[in-house]
Amino acid sequence: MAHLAWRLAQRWCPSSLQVISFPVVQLHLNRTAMRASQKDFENAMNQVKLLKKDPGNEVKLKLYSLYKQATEGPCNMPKPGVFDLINKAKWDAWNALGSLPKETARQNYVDLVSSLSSSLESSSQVEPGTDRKSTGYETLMVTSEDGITKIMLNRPTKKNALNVEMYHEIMHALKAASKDDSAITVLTGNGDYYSSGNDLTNFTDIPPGGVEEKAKNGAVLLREFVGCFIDFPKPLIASGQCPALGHLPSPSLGYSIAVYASDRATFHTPFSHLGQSPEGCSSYTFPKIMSPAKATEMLVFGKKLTAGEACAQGLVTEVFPDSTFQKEVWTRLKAFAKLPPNAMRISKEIIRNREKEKLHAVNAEECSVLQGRWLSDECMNAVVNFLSRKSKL
Ligand SMILES: CCCCC/C=C/C(=O)SCCNC(=O)CCNC(=O)[C@H](O)C(C)(C)COP(=O)(O)OP(=O)(O)OC[C@H]1O[C@@H](n2cnc3c(N)ncnc32)[C@H](O)[C@@H]1OP(=O)(O)O
Repeated sequence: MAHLAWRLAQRWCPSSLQVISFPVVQLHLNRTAMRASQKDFENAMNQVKLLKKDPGNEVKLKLYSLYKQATEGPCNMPKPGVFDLINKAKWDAWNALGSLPKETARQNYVDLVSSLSSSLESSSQVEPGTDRKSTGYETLMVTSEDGITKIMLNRPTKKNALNVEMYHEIMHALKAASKDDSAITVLTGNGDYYSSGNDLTNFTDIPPGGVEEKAKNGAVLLREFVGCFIDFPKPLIASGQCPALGHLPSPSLGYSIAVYASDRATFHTPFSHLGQSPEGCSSYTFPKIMSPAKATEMLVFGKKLTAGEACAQGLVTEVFPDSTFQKEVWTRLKAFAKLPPNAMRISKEIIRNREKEKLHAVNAEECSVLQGRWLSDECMNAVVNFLSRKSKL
């Protein structure tokens, strides 16, 4: 069924499985339909082409719907099937405008583009462009100072969801950190989410080999990604001031020397909600750390834990008040970084090495099970519901 859904989506709209793109909005321009504000409307469309930053799918849908309303009037298309994700989202957006007059839609389009141009221009000034350039990463900010390499997930507008590029960049940053001069490595997130887990749009970019190839590639990527955490030789600390969702918490919690959380943080592994199954070796490490019964609540029923609960269960090392979190954590980290690095590395090795082989085997098994899950109706429906904005966690 899931295969069918993807195939149907591909057949009906070959471009629909990519992000909604500006050209879709512009190519459908019906110039004859424009009257009074034609010049403004045309200018606005040109401005859209010049935007330097992607305004997000929600805004693109709004632009699309206003454009269609302005040029064609109320929605006159048959409703696409539920699995035709992108066309369905576009139809919903257009249809939601009801009988809005063409002139009003045209004006709203012009206003939206104008507000967009100014807000994206000003926000681009505070984007961490310099950091990105100086580190060479697009999705991370990596700094090294005082014996500490800090890897910060840096897609705050997407709640630090892990797109394919971020998976690769984290692996690269971990490999570099394992060889640099630092004594310890810290993993953290920029913005109000430590991470929202796997970027669910990863599921929409289908390669020529179809959905089976996509699932296979995903399993290979995940196995390699988790493998990097298993093999990471230095002390690794996860420092989370905000909610953490999905699988990033699993590897980082399972293999970190320490997890520091603010009292605002939460920990959530909603695998079943998404039709998926545990990964990051959590099926093995969580029952050992927490107890099988508590791990079942978290991994099977998707129970969200507060930082205090996670600490009581042994998943978190220490919880700090949100207001003093950074100060307290960094005081500790700086002190740890002054300890003899080789002693720390060897101590970590002796703690972890006994488990290494087992962890790699668990990782392989979890990825293979997940490969099957990604082809299931349950997973497909969950992704469809999120992408069509019907559900959030
Ligand atoms: C290699 C494959 C590994 C597979 C194994 C991995 C498993 C997992 O990771 S399971 C966890 C997957 N994550 C989710 O299901 C989270 C989905 N996101 C949400 O439920 C919500 O976004 C939220 C609760 C995290 C935050 O809600 P809210 O504060 O209301 O913020 P928005 O929903 O408006 O989010 C802002 C912006 O970010 C986009 N976004 C957030 N999370 C994801 C995500 N996981 N994937 C893709 N996109 C995400 C969201 O769509 C918004 O985008 P725009 O509309 O373009 O602004």
